[in-house]
Amino acid sequence: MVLTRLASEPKKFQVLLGTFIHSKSRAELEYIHNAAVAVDEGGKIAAIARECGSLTAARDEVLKQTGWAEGDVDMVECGEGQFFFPGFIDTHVHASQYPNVGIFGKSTLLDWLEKYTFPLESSLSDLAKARKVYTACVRRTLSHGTTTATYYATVDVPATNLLADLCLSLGQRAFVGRVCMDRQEICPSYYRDESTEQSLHNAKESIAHIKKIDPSYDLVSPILTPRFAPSCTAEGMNGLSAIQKKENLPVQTHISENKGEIQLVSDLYPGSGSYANVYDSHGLLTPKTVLAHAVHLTEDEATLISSRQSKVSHCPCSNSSLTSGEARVRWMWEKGIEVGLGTDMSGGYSPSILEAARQATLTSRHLAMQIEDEALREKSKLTVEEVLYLATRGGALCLGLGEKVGGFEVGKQLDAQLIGLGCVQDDGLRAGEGEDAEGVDAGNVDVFGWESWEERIAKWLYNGDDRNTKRVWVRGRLVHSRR
Ligand SMILES: Nc1nc2[nH]cnc2c(=O)[nH]1
Ligand SMILES: [Zn+2]
Repeated sequence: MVLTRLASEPKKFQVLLGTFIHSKSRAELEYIHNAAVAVDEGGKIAAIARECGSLTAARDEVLKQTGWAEGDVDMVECGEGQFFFPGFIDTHVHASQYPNVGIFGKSTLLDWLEKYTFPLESSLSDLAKARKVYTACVRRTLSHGTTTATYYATVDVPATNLLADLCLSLGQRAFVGRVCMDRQEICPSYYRDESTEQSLHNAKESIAHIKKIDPSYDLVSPILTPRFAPSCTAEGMNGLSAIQKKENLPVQTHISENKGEIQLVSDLYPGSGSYANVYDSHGLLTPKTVLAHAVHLTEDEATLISSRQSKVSHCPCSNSSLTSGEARVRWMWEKGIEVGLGTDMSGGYSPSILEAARQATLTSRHLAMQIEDEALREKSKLTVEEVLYLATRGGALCLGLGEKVGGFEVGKQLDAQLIGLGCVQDDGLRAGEGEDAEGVDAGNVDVFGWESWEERIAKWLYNGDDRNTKRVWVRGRLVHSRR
């Protein structure tokens, strides 16, 4: 296997050589072989040479297109069983809950919040603890190929700001949200905003910090984060809406995750008509709003969300773990709603978007089993191609990053991962076994050589993990390497 190591002093330009796979559409992956992707000093894709017959020819072609001298370029060549894939996009993840992954017992949403979640989040006002948790979380998600994460932090401003600092220094593209919880009678006395005024003030403080560290929000952006309707007052949500309009910021919240939660919203907002209406009547259903879960939406709510061009983060791992239900991705697509994937750690037990994609296929199959008509049942199942679209381009569109990331196109930023699968030789051992650790360390994915590329991708989706994620780049910067 040939894999040129990046020099410790990176050169001005990079050229990635090998096979590139990305979503062409929801239904189709594109496989580009013998290709070269040229990345400029700003991390942008400057040129692409496709299907050149050999990697040497691809390299020569892309150097010709860019006019770059070979000596100014770091070459990264993928070896046998390897390919480049766009970085994953996690459209809903609670960095503050990372220590609790896997710890949920038999709880459901509302008791889980009380028992496991609020105590942990509250404890992160200890900045040393927050640093430890957030550093581990960002490093872990990067190691799973997550190049963009949409984070909930906590109500605490300094700890939220610290998460933003860490994303910037560790190189992860991120939306970082200070959690707003100003409804006194619902939120625990030990973990809430002191008042609505304080809540809005703190939201602005966090925005100001992020503006200071990344003025154009090139890598890290604030995101307004009313936790969910029950934890917020009407004035709080109206205030956030005013900030949203003034600053043109994204918004994230939860919607219709659990039946008890929906009943609580209806009790707290009598006459609102629906959960989605509560957000809409407080100005929070915008084209820049990402709604997590959306498990139990009604037809009218889906129509409303679609008409506002708000987006949905599908969190299948969480929805199964907390027994919330099964969100209907294809139904939302048919309504015209853009959908991405969320790990929703630690409602979901895994930091991996590959796992979320896998769980999305299984959730769709559980929904399919409830359909009598055979043709409709088959049609309703999500395919490998569709869930990998959700994990990349779908997520990018949800976050307003469709022009920037999600695939390999000239002008986009290089947010990518190098994936390596195990290549089984005639003796049944993997290529490189015994001499090259990287050849062996391909986790559960064994490729025998006769599989089509479509089959290799299916094997990666269903059996892959972070052992297959060899390298990760954000904006052209190498941010993770398994070496
Ligand atoms: N899954 C999930 N749902 C929520 N609803 C309100 N807060 C949360 C949370 O932290 N996780
Ligand atoms: Zn959540």
